[in-house]
Amino acid sequence: QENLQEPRLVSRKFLAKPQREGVGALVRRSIGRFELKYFDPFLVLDEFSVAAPAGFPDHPHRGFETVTYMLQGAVTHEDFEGHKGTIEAGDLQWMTAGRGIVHSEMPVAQGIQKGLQLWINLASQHKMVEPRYQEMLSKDIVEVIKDGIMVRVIAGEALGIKSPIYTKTPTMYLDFTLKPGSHLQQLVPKSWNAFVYILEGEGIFGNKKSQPTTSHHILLLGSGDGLEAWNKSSKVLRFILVGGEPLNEPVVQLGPFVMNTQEEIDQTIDDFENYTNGFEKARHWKSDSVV
Ligand SMILES: Nc1ccc(F)c(C(=O)c2c[nH]c3ncc(Cl)cc23)c1F
Ligand SMILES: [Fe+3]
Repeated sequence: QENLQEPRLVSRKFLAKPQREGVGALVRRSIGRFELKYFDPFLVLDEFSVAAPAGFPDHPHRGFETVTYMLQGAVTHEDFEGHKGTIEAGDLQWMTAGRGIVHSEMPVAQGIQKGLQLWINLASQHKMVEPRYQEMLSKDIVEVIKDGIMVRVIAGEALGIKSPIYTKTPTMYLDFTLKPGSHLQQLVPKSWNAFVYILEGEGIFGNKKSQPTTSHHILLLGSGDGLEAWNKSSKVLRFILVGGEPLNEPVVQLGPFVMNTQEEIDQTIDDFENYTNGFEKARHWKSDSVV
């Protein structure tokens, strides 16, 4: 446990409400909604829930990374290179789309599949890198338990444990579960933008006199050296703490294409329509999910 010199206070707070996305899927979008279009380097945070036959059929990405973290059920992803895999509850997929990916992300079993998808922007010099995946099975994600706090270290470092995930844009992604009565102090690099997204229960963040916050809320954290949180309720509190180094670059976004200038977006549309500069394999590819 750290002793924070200057705990970050909550600067903004939003309730993420369900909206339609994909084909028949629902997402609670916290970052990426009109009041919070961009929280540098984060473009989107979706808490998704989807049941077959709904899902996210064939779609492209260019210029950023997606981090899919399954909370319940499973999603099968399949891309135009022939990569195919299933992300089960507790598993994680870190996809660097770079110059271009076309893939589908569809629920596997019956029933509601839930998870989080975070979109992390890439610096201009990395936007056209070759696509790559880093997948972590639930059993490989390091969990640390201390003083009533359990943390799953997805990216970055907590309680002395470092994740093996290599993030192009320096990022921390920690999944905390606090037992009733526990108190957390977690360092966050001072220059990074950081937020909390609550998944379960209610917690007090930043100022210990503030009102508890409940699930589906995002809390943007102001300046300081870390996060302080308390669970003063009788139930378990679960939330993610995500931080990233701001890129401080212009963002021009058209849905799943995120570049730095309008010309680069025009070029991206041209590449996607003419199957060039990384979209070559999209010409003859359709996922199995396309009926
Ligand atoms: N229409 C559209 C356009 C572009 C997209 F990238 C997507 C898309 O794939 C998703 C957007 N939120 C998500 N949450 C979780 C998962 Cl598994 C997928 C998505 C999509 F649906
Ligand atoms: Fe996708």
